[in-house]
Amino acid sequence: MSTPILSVENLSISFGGLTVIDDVSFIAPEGGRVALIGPNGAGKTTIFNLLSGVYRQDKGHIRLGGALIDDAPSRARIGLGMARSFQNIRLMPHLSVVENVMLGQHSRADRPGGMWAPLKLFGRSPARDEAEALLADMGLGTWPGQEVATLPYGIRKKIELVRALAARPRLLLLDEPAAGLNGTETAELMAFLDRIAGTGVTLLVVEHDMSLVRSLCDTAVVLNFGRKIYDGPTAEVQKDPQVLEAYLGPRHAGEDAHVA
Ligand SMILES: Nc1ncnc2c1ncn2[C@@H]1O[C@H](COP(=O)(O)OP(=O)(O)OP(=O)(O)O)[C@@H](O)[C@H]1O
Repeated sequence: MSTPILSVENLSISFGGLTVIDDVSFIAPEGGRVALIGPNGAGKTTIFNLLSGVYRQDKGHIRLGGALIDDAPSRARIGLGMARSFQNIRLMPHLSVVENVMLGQHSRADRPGGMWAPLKLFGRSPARDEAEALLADMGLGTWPGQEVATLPYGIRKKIELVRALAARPRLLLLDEPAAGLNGTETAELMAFLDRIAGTGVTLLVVEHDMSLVRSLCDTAVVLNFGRKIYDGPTAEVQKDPQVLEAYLGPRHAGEDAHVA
């Protein structure tokens, strides 16, 4: 088997004596689509914060493409191929679409125009050409010069993802990508994520909506109180007794209930 793009090995972290992540291990295979799910407070965001270097684990290791990144700062992790998109949009609203995408190129060692090239937001530059080409490739070539604040929410979500792609990630961490979207926008975003996954980028997705999880992801890792309780196909997750118990309580385990 080839080296997984992400390998999480026996990860633990405590805050003020409370163990929030407890000996969690899982992998994301190159090109895979893995969901990270669990009830509120299970530790999903904490795992993302550990992966992206916001927190340092007390125990365990994280490997990206086989390389240990335990001590790599957040910015270095982006340079090594990890990108993260947040629940709330973090674009610069008063910059244009293409300028926002150019900001995403910043952490790359092979920046268009050269590593030390200043960020040139005005006039033509290799960076601008590349950002425009990426937007066009992803079907968003219509508004490169338009101020982001003037665009609909669903489009801004997609632009944020293109900005993450500008860093040329191998692994994309997505935190509730469909939060705040209506049904139509969600369907469009799912198709967009499919397109991103089709380029070979591995997806690790925190998402509450199980129908989205099933349509987007092949496998799921389920956390409860900081421990891993399931790691397997998304098609089977809603039948797993431990998962049902985590979401619904012991009384309901064994029922064919809706995990959401
Ligand atoms: N910096 C911190 N200091 C103290 N406790 C923390 C910190 N970060 C997270 N926690 C605690 O860790 C636990 C897991 O939180 P986390 O946000 O990772 O869960 P989650 O699965 O993402 O939840 P949700 O689905 O509600 O977003 C919670 O009890 C939370 O209060």
